[in-house]
Amino acid sequence: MDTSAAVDTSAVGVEPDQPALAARSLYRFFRAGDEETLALRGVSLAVAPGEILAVAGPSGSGKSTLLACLAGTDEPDGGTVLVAGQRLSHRLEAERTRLRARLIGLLFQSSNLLAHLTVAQNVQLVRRLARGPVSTRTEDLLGQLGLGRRARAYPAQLSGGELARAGLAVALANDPVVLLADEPTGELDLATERDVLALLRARARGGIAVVIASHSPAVAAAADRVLTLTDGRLAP
Ligand SMILES: Nc1ncnc2c1ncn2[C@@H]1O[C@H](COP(=O)(O)OP(=O)(O)OP(=O)(O)O)[C@@H](O)[C@H]1O
Repeated sequence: MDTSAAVDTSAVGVEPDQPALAARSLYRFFRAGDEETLALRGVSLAVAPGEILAVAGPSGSGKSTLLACLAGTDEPDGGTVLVAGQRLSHRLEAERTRLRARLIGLLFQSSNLLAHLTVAQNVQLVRRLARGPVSTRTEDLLGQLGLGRRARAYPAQLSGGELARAGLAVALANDPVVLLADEPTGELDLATERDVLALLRARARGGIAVVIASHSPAVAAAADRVLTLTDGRLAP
C-alpha cells in the first residue's frame, strides 16, 4: 500500500522520505552456560510513517528479541536502530529510556497498566515521562478509544476488551512515532482483536508506524506488509 499520500509525516516529527523506524543488520546472541543462541542474525528493515508491518515466525524465531531491540529495552550485539532518524542503539540505558519515552509506544499481550492507577492516571503518567509536547488531551485519547466513561476505572474493573483498549491508550499516550506491539491480541477474542486492529489502523492513518509481532492470521491480514522471521533471519 502507498501510505505516503495519506500521511502527514510532520505530525509525527519524521522528515519526508525518512523511515519512522529503521534497523540495519541487527545481531543478538545469548549465552547460557556452554550454549549460545543466535537470536537475530543480520535483521534489516524499514517502516514508513503510517505503515503497519507484521512480523510473523514460529516460536523461538526471534520476534520478541527483535521488538526489544527496536524498542531499546535490549541492546543488539551488532547493528543499528534508528527512530525518526535518531540512533537508539549503542547508547547509555538512560538515554535509550529517554528516547523511548518520547518516541516509542509499547503494547504487550499482558496489560501495560499499573494496577493502582486509574486508566486516566496511567495515561497521564506516560505523558509526564515523555517530557515533551503531547498534542492529544487525555480525555480526547480515551474518547477516541471508546473509554470516555472508564477514565476513572482501575484496571481490575475493566472488561477484557476495555483493558485491551486501555493498554492501547497507554501505548499511544506519548504521541509516539512508532508503536511496537508484541503479540498484542494473543489473549483477545476475535471481536476484540478486530477492534484493536481497527484502532491501530486508524492511528496509522495519523502517521504512526506500527510493528506487530504476532502469529495471528488476523494481524497478518490487517497489516500492509508481513515479514517472517526464521531462526533469526527475515524473509518477505
Ligand atoms: N534472555 C535470553 N537468554 C537466553 N536465550 C534467550 C533469551 N531471550 C531469548 N532467547 C532465545 O532466543 C531465541 C529467540 O527468542 P524469542 O523470545 O525472541 O522468540 P519468539 O519468536 O518471540 O518466540 P515466541 O513466539 O515463543 O514468543 C530463542 O531460542 C530463545 O530461547
